[in-house]
Amino acid sequence: MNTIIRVEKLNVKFGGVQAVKDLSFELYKGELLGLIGPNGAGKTTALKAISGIIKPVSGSVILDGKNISRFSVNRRIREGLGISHQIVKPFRSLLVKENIAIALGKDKTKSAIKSLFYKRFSEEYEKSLDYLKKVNIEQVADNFPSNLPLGFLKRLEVVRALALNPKVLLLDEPLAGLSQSEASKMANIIKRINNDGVSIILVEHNLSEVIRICDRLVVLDAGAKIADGKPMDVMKDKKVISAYIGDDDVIEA
Ligand SMILES: Nc1ncnc2c1ncn2[C@@H]1O[C@H](COP(=O)(O)OP(=O)(O)OP(=O)(O)O)[C@@H](O)[C@H]1O
Repeated sequence: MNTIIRVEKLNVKFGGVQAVKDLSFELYKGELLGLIGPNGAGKTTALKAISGIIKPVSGSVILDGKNISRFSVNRRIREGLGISHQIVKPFRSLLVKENIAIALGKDKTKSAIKSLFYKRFSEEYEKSLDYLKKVNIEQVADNFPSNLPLGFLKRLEVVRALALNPKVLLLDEPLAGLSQSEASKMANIIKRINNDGVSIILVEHNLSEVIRICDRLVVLDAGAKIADGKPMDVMKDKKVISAYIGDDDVIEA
């Protein structure tokens, strides 16, 4: 299997707290990988270190054979990372379709905002509808994000990252805050994006959906990797069970 991202011995500290400890794992091309673990396990920190938002103490991130560890967030995006945040961050003064058009037209001008007024941008507006259809929100293309419910904003956040045509999509809790029925629809959308050929690292708490859609899981506890494998095998692992429910509650078979 071809590796698209290799994380090597990543260490992140916040003062005295070691949030990520010697973390190494791979994402294979075309794979949907779930990065899971209990609260405070270091999932978001690991994702932020991969995307360059947080500077690790040590370790490397190799994207498609290139060491991007010293690159800025913007450079990593240009190299092929698409980043979707847990807290949605659309441009609130722009229409939904304009939010996508900016991402689609990123190579046309140096400034993302200026690119909106670029003469040839009508092409991107049209294309933005195709992208909105991928996450089933084309009906709100002409709305402002502030008028939309969270479920739509979560989809917009994902498709904004997808519009950058990334080699790898990093998704931080795209199901958080959604009802189970909305979460399930969102999980189906993520699976469909992956089936279209996009490699994905998914940080998510909703275990039933993660187990349903992911090809493989990497489990963190207290910053360190404690399991890596197929979802059903990983969820039977004693270390994983104990990380989620505590040692005292694990009953020996
Ligand atoms: N900016 C920060 N400053 C100090 N400590 C932080 C910071 N961000 C995270 N931490 C600490 O690092 C550890 C890992 O946090 P992180 O948010 O990465 O975990 P997580 O697995 O994503 O948790 P959750 O599932 O609750 O979002 C925690 O102990 C957290 O308190």
